[in-house]
Amino acid sequence: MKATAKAHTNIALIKYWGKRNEELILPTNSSLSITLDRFYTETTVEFNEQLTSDSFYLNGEQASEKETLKVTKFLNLVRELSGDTRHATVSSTNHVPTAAGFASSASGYAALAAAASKASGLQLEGEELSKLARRGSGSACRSIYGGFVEWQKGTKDDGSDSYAVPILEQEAWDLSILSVMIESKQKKILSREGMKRTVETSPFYDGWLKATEEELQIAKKAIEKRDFELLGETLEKNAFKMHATTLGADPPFFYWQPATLEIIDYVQQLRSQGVLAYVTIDAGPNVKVICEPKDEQKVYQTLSEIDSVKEIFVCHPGPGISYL
Ligand SMILES: O=C(O)C[C@@](O)(CF)CCOP(=O)(O)OP(=O)(O)O
Repeated sequence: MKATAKAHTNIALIKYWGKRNEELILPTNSSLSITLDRFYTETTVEFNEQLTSDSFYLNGEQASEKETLKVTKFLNLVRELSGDTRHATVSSTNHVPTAAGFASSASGYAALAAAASKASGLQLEGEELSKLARRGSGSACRSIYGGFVEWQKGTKDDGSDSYAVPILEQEAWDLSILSVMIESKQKKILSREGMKRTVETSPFYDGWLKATEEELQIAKKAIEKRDFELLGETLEKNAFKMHATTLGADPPFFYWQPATLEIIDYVQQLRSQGVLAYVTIDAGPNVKVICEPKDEQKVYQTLSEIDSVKEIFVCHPGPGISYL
């Protein structure tokens, strides 16, 4: 059986930052994201009894052994669930500037989960599909849905209640998310390693957990009321607190570069001029600036003036999983 699925990337407004279970990828806190329209992954999975092992092609090239192993580990979960023991050929095309280190793991694993589930005859959807995607990468569980999405952390040890739920579909509230890419040569500490070290060693981590639960509730209220100023203030505070935890880790680390701070400064200047723009930052130096569509042009132009800004991708809320 063969199936192709398309999944879009998502940007966390309330961050997932820490696991309570590494193997099952269970988070310490709930998170909230917005799925983007512009960046997505298309993945085809074909199970075939002639194959003696899985093969994985990424953007038309045979992937490395390391990447292929990750896909096999994930397909083993699908084989366990479906009872289908056949190997598969997987081919993924990322319409995400991965070179820029955009978290294509979210759209990648969401598309893989959907295509593999369909090709193996499991036909998972909703919570069950979200839980399968979560086993590939935590943030992937949110890309099953479009628009605003909450990943409920759950409390059960087996993860049966840790999955994403849709909060508001993409057509209901249009926002502009400007993904600002800067030059970056710094060796990236992957989010998986970064959050592990933080959970294990940062004295600021408990403060994070307390604050993020509160900020999640405020963000959900803001979305319900379409209160952009409250949402913006909350998401920016949340991102800064997440990054503050890494400074307390042992050894300390941080993702920001001088250009990151420069962008933050420009955005604060915009706010002092009455333009509602806010920043969020993930496990890297790139900044996402969020504003209302009416201010998009002004924000875009302002950010374009910054020398260290390499490129700006303008995104809007996007759709959940689809099958081609
Ligand atoms: O997306 C967010 O909520 C915030 C972050 O992007 C970091 F800022 C974390 C993403 O972590 P992910 O790559 O999903 O980790 P995995 O479960 O170890 O694969």
